[in-house]
Amino acid sequence: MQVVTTIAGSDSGGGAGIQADLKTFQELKVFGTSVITALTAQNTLGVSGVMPIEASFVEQQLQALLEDFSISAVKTGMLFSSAIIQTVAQMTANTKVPLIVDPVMIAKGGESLLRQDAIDAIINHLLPVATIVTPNIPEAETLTGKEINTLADIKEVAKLLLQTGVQCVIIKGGHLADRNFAIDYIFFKNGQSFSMQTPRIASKNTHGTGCTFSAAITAFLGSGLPIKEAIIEAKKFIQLAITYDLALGNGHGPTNHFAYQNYKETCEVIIHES
Ligand SMILES: Nc1ncnc2c1ncn2[C@@H]1O[C@H](COP(=O)(O)OP(=O)(O)O)[C@@H](O)[C@H]1O
Ligand SMILES: Cc1ncc(COP(=O)(O)O)c(N)n1
Repeated sequence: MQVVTTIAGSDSGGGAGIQADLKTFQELKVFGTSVITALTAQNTLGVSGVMPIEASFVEQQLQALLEDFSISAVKTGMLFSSAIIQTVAQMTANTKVPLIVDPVMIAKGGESLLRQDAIDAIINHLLPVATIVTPNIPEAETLTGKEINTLADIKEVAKLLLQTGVQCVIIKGGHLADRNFAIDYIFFKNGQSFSMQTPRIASKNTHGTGCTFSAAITAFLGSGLPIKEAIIEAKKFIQLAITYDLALGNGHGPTNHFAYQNYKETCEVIIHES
């Protein structure tokens, strides 16, 4: 049994954060462990409170896992503070385990999940030791200070992010203007790149999509899939999770983590190599 770890915030509403990650790991048949960086009081309507955990206790949680398990992949989500980011970067750098960084900044409702001073820490400490980073368009803009309007902008921003040392950049196009497709752009350090396209689903139930997508990449990589296959299978996982939503809550509801196992043969992802 492969063991994987999520380092993220708790979402009491169960659709994002640690809860989304562990559900994804379970569905993809890897053993999930977790390091909690913050508690959020949250539901499908928004975040009503955030209680960060001390960086030293984040360290203690991760240390406990590293001392006992052979971990095959690690992901990060909400990290909240520069102190937590630096702790996680130092500790994961020594492990040589694939590290997937979802640079979570704000919740769908607009509440901040990352302190402003922590952006520099992501660039200077975390990305140099990361395998994959998965920003959406606003996150990629914040990390690089560049505005993104066109595909040329996406390529330029990916190049800047690759300069930090991260091996693969996935820029998620969910926030782009295209009404028909959800297209993600993937760039590797060796110059290779490709895009993945699926039909855009008109749904308000997209709470935790970024968490779930990056958790699925982590599970597939941790299970031994090559990086490109892991990314494509994760795109199927999130596409099906949005398609077969559960209609829970009164706001932006969670996605359906059960859908992939039932419908994976039915999901087509269009790949364009470049
Ligand atoms: N409405 C949607 N329909 C289909 N796929 C979506 C939709 N929204 C997001 N996705 C996909 O879900 C994954 C996670 O996206 P997310 O982090 O929410 O990014 P974004 O903020 O760009 O939507 C990406 O693969 C993205 O393309
Ligand atoms: C604890 C926690 N982590 C992450 C998110 C981001 O969620 P989304 O993937 O919808 O942007 C969240 N709302 N709460």
